[in-house]
Amino acid sequence: MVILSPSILAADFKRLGEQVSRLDKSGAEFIHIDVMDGNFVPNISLGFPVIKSIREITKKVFDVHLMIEQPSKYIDEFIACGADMITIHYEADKHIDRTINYIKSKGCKVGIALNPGTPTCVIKDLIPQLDMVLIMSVNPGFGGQKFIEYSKDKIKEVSLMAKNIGKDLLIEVDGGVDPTNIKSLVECGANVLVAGSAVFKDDKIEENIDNLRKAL
Ligand SMILES: O=C(CO)[C@H](O)[C@H](O)COP(=O)(O)O
Ligand SMILES: [Co+2]
Repeated sequence: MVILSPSILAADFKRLGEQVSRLDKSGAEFIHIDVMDGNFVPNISLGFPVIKSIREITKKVFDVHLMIEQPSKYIDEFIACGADMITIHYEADKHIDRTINYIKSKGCKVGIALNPGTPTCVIKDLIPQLDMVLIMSVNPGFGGQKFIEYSKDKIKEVSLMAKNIGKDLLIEVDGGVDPTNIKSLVECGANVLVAGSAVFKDDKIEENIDNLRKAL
C-alpha cells in the first residue's frame, strides 16, 4: 500500500481550515505538518496552535515533521496537540536513541529524517526501533524545490536495510515529489510520499491527489 501525505506547508494559509477539510475528504491517508524553528532550518513555519486547531477538523493521521533543534523538549506538547507520528531529524538530536524511546513510550509513532547530506548508514542500528525513516529529497526549509536525484539511492539503501532484518518499515520521501517521479520512488522502495506543491497547485487539491494516485 502506498500512502499519500499532503504537506500543508503549501496550503493557502488564509483558508487553511477549508483546505484541511478538503484533505479530510480526499483519498490521502496522512497529513504532513512541517514545523520549522528558524534555527535547524532557515525558515519558520507553524506550531502548536495551528496543529491543535486543524486537529478539530480531521481525524487523518498527523505526520509531524519536526525541523527543529532539540526536538526532545517539545514531544509532550506535540502529542497533546494531536500528533500521531513524530519525525525528528537525525542531525538535530545528540541523544536520538533516548528521544526515540521517549516518543514510543507515549504511544506515538516515531520516525527519523535524514538530510540529503546525511548518509543512510547512520540509522542502520536504529531501524529496529523505528516506525518510519524519512528521506529528505530537498534541503529542508522550503517547499517547491527540485527533487534531488541521488535520494533514490538512499531510498533503496534503507529499503534493503529493512528487508535484511525483516522489518515492516515506512519509508517516506519528502521534497519535490510530483506525478512525474512518484512511481519511480515507489519502485525504489518508498511507501509514504509527501507532496506539498503538487497537491495544492492551482487550488485543485482533489484533482491533484487523483493525478498523483493515477501516476503510481
Ligand atoms: O519538509 C519539507 C520542506 O522542508 C516539505 O515537506 C517539502 O518541501 C514538501 O513540499 P514540496 O512537495 O513542495 O517539495
Ligand atoms: Co516535510
